Amino acid sequence: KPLFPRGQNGTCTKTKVAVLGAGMTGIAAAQTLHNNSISDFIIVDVNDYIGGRVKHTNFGKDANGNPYVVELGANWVQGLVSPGGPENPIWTLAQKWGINNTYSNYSSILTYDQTGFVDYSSYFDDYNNAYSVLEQEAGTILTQNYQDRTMRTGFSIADWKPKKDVQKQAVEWWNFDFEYAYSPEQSSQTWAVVNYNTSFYQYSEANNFVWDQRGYNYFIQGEASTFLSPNDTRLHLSTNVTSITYTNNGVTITNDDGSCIEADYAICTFSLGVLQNDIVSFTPALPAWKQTGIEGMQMGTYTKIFLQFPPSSDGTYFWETPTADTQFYLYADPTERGWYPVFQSLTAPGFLPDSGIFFVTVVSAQSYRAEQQSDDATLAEVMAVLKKMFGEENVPEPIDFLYPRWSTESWAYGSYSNWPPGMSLETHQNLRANLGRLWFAGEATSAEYFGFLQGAYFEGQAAGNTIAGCINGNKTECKNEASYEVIRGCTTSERQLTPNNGWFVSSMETYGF
Ligand SMILES: Cc1cc2nc3c(=O)[nH]c(=O)nc-3n(C[C@H](O)[C@H](O)[C@H](O)COP(=O)(O)OP(=O)(O)OC[C@H]3O[C@@H](n4cnc5c(N)ncnc54)[C@H](O)[C@@H]3O)c2cc1C
Repeated sequence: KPLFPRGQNGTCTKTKVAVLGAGMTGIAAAQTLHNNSISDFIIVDVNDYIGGRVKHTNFGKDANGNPYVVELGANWVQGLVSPGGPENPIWTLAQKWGINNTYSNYSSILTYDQTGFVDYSSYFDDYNNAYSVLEQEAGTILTQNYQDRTMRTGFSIADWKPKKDVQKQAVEWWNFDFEYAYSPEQSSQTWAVVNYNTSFYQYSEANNFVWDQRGYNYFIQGEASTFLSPNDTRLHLSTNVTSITYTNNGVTITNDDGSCIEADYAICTFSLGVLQNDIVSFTPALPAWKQTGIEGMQMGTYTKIFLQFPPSSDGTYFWETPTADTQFYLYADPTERGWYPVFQSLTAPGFLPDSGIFFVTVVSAQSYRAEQQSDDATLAEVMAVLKKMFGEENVPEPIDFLYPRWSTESWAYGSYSNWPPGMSLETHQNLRANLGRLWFAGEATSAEYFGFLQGAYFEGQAAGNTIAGCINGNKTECKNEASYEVIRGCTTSERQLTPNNGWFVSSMETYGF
């Protein structure tokens, strides 16, 4: 049942600000407007709940037959607070709303391959040693304006070369792909490190896992309830935006039920995946510079696959031998990197001990595969891996099985964004930049916290503040975002297309065609 039912409006409704999307960004933006004494806004979302990619579902059942609640989307508070220093606003809000969460102990991990338990945990140190070289170099690249490169290049230079060793690959996946939803080949060295540092060095290195049975989005709904009344007519849920017309004077939004909104300003918080898949039509068509920003950033997919198992006769679960305390189980597949690599126990102390819930995460190509195939096909693959890890005879049939399809979800088209190698800050800024009275905000528009809830939160606030400034006549706040018509590719002062640099035949000329 929606927290706030949708208002009835068959005709164009007029408002000062249309906030498109009721996820973290949209709610942060609307709250900022409210805090700046602007109450004339409308929030629109295709879903029937507040929270967007902070989404939960019922799964399995407890001893009384009641379902558990598991998070399909965001699950952790990532980076908490540094002593006497800045605090992650998501951590502040999670505490404010009493969100149940437990420290994820990333050292509580056992390592496996196709023969079962094999201790290759010494590779964790090797990875970390290489990473500390790589992160220093990322700082040099950024501050000296050197050319960006892939994480893979950075790792190889730091002498981390896992290509011939599947166990090392599993360790790398656990440390890298599990966070960025992309491989080191597909990620920028500079910006992966920026992204890590701004959350985990600025706040803290802790990731706290949310297992609140009200759902993680309880805190977003809570924040919404501080400025929206129950049944608030400014909240239009279950409303699918199909087109946006923008000018320097206003924005018109049309929905698939024929209703429309005429707004002085609008903030589009739709995911990067939605923008990339042409779900919404823009009039006039998006300029080329805007498209470079939208298509330049990349949208990752991260899929959690949930299983609930029955306990053994002694009341324990098969992964709890020798101890129920372990939180993570890493699997190195002999042939496929990232093949059902990280299992997570929700029966570990501090989570949902009696739940029997064990889940595995895949990303990127393995996500697309799993999300395209049937539940049965995926279940068979997961079960085959579990039997290799824990022994054929020890793994019973699960009682329940479920996973979302983020890559094909029409209101998200992916999970969260990642910075590809070589993309400049200016290209990214083109994703952020406004078009006339239409602003863009979301986790993906955050140069520092892309992928994280804090990115969504800060970007929502920023757009809200700018627009509030315009409405309230505050000239310092009210400004257009920078955008770049041309993005230069050369890191030297002039392009050196000469034989000195191995450039012998012009690729711009055709001979005999
Ligand atoms: C699987 C997964 C795991 C994650 N893990 C974490 C984590 O552990 N920690 C963390 O900090 N972050 C995590 N994230 C990222 C986090 O969820 C996002 O950064 C954040 O929720 C994005 O908020 P947003 O408001 O920018 O976008 P969204 O939440 O996507 O909000 C945009 C809203 O727009 C709506 N919308 C889209 N298209 C239309 C349309 N045409 N008409 C009307 N409405 C539309 C959508 O329904 C949605 O509600 C994860 C995300 C996923 C998917």
